[in-house]
Amino acid sequence: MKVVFIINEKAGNGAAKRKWKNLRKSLQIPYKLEYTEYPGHATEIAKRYATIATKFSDKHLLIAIGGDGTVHEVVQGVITTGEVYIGAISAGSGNDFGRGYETFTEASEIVRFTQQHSNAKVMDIGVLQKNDETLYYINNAGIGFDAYISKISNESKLKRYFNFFRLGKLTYVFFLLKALNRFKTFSIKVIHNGEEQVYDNVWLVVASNQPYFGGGMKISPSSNPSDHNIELTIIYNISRLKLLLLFSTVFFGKHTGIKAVQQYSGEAFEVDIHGEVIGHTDGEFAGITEKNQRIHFGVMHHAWHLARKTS
Ligand SMILES: Nc1ncnc2c1ncn2[C@@H]1O[C@H](COP(=O)(O)OP(=O)(O)OP(=O)(O)O)[C@@H](O)[C@H]1O
Repeated sequence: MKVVFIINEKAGNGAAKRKWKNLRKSLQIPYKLEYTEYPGHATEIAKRYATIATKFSDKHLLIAIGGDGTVHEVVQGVITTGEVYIGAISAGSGNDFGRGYETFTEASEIVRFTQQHSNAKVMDIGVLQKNDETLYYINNAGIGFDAYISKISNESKLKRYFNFFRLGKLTYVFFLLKALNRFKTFSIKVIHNGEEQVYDNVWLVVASNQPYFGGGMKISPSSNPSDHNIELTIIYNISRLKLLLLFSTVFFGKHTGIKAVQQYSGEAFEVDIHGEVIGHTDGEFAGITEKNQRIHFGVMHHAWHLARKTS
């Protein structure tokens, strides 16, 4: 099995660089090294190796060292490629992937996987379709307040300072407070199993493939990235103050019984968004909806293979 490390040195304000430096000291197997140079590069790198793996029926293990954005990009490059396993070493600011999926921490775990990879797991990937565009998410895709928070956080230099002081987990909370006064709620219609339901004063609608978002908030406690379902969470009709209190309960997954929170589970949802609202997939900007836009949230089964520690 060929091993390739894909490193985003910018992730976690240098955390990826530090982790790689430590890891390579005890790595006694041949490997290739690729550094990402710009957004989207990790997908190109992963695609290149996926093509080689398929053409020569040659198994590859691609290990992403970075945050959620880096793993998101690597997985995009290998969807439905049977010969490729994806592993990750969490080194970002939020690291929700590392909470919802098994990741590697030690070189010995990676070496063991290359010797015996029966522990690999087939994973689903979330699908978001609007107009002719299809986007994929490993963690979640959201429209509304969480996308707005991700956007202002990704654009701000302050994110780097939080990471520098090892306060990456607080980034989301800080920008959540900043976004609270500025964000305008919107209306949606959810169509699921032939039934329609309208929600007004919506803060966010998020489709989850795994439980965590926003750097450790357990927004969708029952989500499982290999159960062939996604969960839709809608937060609506709630004052700013109560929303703030609600978010503090989300860290512990205790928000699900609250009246302002609606959750669905299923394979597919159509959501009509009324308003020009910002969206994200795995915390990366995914466009702004048109005034009346239908979004399809779904799930693709058997989309990629997760490399895990061998027990
Ligand atoms: N050399 C580079 N320069 C600038 N941006 C890069 C480079 N390489 C990758 N990127 C981009 O950096 C973005 C952020 O990376 P990533 O999400 O892995 O780290 P993070 O933001 O620190 O962590 P998290 O998403 O877990 O909060 C990715 O979306 C990726 O496209």
